[in-house]
Amino acid sequence: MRYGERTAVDGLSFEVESHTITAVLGPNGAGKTTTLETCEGYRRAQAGTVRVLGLDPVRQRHELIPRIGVMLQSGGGWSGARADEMLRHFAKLHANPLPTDLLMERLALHECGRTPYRRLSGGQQQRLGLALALVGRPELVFVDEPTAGLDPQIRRGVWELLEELRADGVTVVLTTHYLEEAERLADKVHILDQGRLVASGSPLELTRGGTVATIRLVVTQPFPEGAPQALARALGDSTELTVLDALSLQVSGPADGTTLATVAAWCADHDVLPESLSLGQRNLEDVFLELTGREDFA
Ligand SMILES: Nc1ncnc2c1ncn2[C@@H]1O[C@H](COP(=O)(O)OP(=O)(O)OP(=O)(O)O)[C@@H](O)[C@H]1O
Repeated sequence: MRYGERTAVDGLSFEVESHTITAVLGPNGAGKTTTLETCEGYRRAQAGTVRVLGLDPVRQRHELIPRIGVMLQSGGGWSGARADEMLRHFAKLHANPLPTDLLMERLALHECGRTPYRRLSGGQQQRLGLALALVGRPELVFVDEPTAGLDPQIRRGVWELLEELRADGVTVVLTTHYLEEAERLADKVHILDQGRLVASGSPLELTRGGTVATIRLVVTQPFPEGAPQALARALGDSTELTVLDALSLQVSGPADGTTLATVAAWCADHDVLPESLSLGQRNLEDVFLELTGREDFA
């Protein structure tokens, strides 16, 4: 997919299994929305082949539309229409819609049902967008950043809803910048960078593979001046040191004895008394940053 001279999606190839949740991840501008919009039939792929439920999303759009749900990244509402009106209207466009009251309740929208779209908060617009995508009982739902800007409690409610949909046999394709969301929900993750696929696998497959681990050190007294910098020099370029606060730091790098020995020797040299030293496996965020570069992550 190109926009003028800019290539937004380049040779990307992946399949989504039915009844699973797939997360498409990537830094800003990686091509996630373009990919989803191409699958949804909003954009025509300039090269390659796209099939969704076996259908061409542009040429067979009329057959595909009743079978999929789409939640756009933002917008899509009529500014003067009330939330409950919009949902009821969308429900009437479908043969066998979900009960709208139930959806309003599940997405904590019942309190703002009579509020016009333009007066809904960002989080309420977000949840209404999800309700509109789900009301037609889609077989496959595309959700672009479903929990962006939602508070933690409501985010968990949305996670539970997406898990229930999967249990009911719905296929979910989502994009997110919350890596713990992908780690918790997704059966399969595809990581894009600059329009290309850089990794695919289950969260477990992606986090298990590498040799990178994280050492967290908590100390009893604030670090002596210059001590963290001295540790960073001693560890060298293959590790990354982050000072978390006055009493704790984190080292990401090769999970080997040399790294641990360097940290221990540094403690002895600088009279640093550890309160705890823990070694953890990397999580999806570590993998994502390794693959796409820390400075790009937003
Ligand atoms: N309508 C457009 N016209 C021109 N360029 C566009 C258009 N839409 C997207 N792009 C460009 O294509 C690239 C991919 O954008 P896309 O929105 O697909 O990325 P994304 O991964 O969804 O980003 P984000 O995480 O910020 O939502 C970016 O460089 C973007 O600037």
